[in-house]
Amino acid sequence: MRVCVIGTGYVGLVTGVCLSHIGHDVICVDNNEEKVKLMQSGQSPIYEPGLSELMQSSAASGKLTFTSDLAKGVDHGEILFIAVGTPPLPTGESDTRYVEAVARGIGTHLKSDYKVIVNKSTVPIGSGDWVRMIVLDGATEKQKSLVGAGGVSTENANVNFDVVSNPEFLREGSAVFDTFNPDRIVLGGNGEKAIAMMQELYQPIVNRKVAKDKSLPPVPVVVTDLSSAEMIKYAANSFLATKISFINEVANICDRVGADVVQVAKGIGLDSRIGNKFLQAGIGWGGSCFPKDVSALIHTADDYGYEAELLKSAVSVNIRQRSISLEKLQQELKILKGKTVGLLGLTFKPDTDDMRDAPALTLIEQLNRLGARVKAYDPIVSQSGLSHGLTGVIIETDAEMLADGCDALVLVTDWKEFIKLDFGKMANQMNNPVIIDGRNFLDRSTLEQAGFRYLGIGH
Ligand SMILES: NC(=O)c1ccc[n+]([C@@H]2O[C@H](COP(=O)([O-])OP(=O)(O)OC[C@H]3O[C@@H](n4cnc5c(N)ncnc54)[C@H](O)[C@@H]3O)[C@@H](O)[C@H]2O)c1
Ligand SMILES: O=c1ccn([C@@H]2O[C@H](COP(=O)(O)OP(=O)(O)O[C@H]3O[C@H](CO)[C@@H](O)[C@H](O)[C@H]3O)[C@@H](O)[C@H]2O)c(=O)[nH]1
Repeated sequence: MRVCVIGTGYVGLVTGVCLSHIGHDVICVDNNEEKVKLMQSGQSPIYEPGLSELMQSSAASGKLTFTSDLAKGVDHGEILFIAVGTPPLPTGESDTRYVEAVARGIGTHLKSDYKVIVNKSTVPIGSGDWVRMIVLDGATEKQKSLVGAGGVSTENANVNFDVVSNPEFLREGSAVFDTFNPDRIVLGGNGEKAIAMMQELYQPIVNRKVAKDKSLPPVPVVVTDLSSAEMIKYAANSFLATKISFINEVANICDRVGADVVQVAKGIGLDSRIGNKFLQAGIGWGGSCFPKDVSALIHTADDYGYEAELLKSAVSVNIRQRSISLEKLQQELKILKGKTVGLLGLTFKPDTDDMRDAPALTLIEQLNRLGARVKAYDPIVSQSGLSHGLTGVIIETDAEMLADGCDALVLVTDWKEFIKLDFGKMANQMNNPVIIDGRNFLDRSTLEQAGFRYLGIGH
């Protein structure tokens, strides 16, 4: 099928690349010219395992192209994905201005052939109908401008399209895998033709043609109304964030009573009603999605006069959790002014270069405020030389240089390579070999044998 994906962030680029890999003819559109040039040259603007290789092979097969020309993309696609950002506003609600600009732009370029317009971005409940209205507005404005220009219009505003909500559930760091091996596909909308086209689009994925385990039964497809599809996205992220806040709260109680949250998580996770995923206690959830999506759902509830108390608590537990490693540093080092703290990891999770709402940012700010000197080593941020606009932190190029002269280390991101570090050597280079394991990721006895005092989170 002919597809146009508008917005080439994590979601848009991964969607475009994966759809082309399963045989669709994809044009990706972005209004960032530099990004488009980079992608046209075969390079991925984001670090995501497996993406570059797939992108290059799809581009070589001629099934994947990049442009900044929206008209070209709209003309090409039978299915048009809107995959631009919906960042949080200071009020917590979602900033839908980029979605609006794209919807209006699509409207101005629509002709009479039928299109499916897909909301892939995470958008507030009710956005499906709103996007329909904006697209129609765009089409009408175009029509008026043509008539107003005095010429006889050859185009008409009798556009023919349906809007579908198709929320995305991929995780950064495993985005390609998640796209080919989804737990479910959600399609919201009431246009039968549109839903049928979306089912055809995803057919190779549904039938496990590109799955890791091809013997699995087909991927469940949830076909529902627009609002329910939009709500599924917010509810899923809010549930997962709440689950982490729950285990973090249990970890804090474990710290006080002398229990081990890792054992507790194992013990409760074996109950199939609870499940063992998203029970890793630590320094709190971050990233580009959980914080903004939970806040947006709280905001929507507020708009309707409902106080989402549980969700508000999940957020406040998380805000407190962001300070837990600082509290532990203060217990160990007492005065932080003039001390040097080294952060192992900066990104909000491993296998990504994304720093959006990363717990490391909060910690750097808090340590700076208390007069500590902060250094950091992150396998991606350090090596790519990306500073991510970071201030108040010295970026080291390896873990041993990080340890040199430190009074304590904090493991912020659970990068796999940290397990293999030479902790004995690192301990020798430190003023005071203390490590706060903010993800309960390292092996306590290995660290203690290397000479470290080891503190986990409820562990
Ligand atoms: N990042 C994730 O892991 C993830 C997962 C699921 C859902 N989502 C949702 O998907 C959406 C996109 O997220 P993201 O992280 O990929 O976004 P992003 O901010 O990384 O990228 C957005 C892209 O859209 C482009 N853009 C903005 N305005 C445009 C316009 N008018 N025309 C063309 N391109 C335009 C930007 O240049 C940028 O490349 C958000 O709603 C997000 O909540 C994200
Ligand atoms: O047991 C856990 C699991 C995760 N985290 C933290 O939670 C945050 C989010 O992690 P994760 O969900 O793996 O990353 P994202 O890439 O943000 O993915 C989430 O957000 C995406 C954007 O909406 C959704 O598509 C995904 O389904 C959803 O998992 C990170 O800071 C993790 O460190 C924990 O602290 N403990």
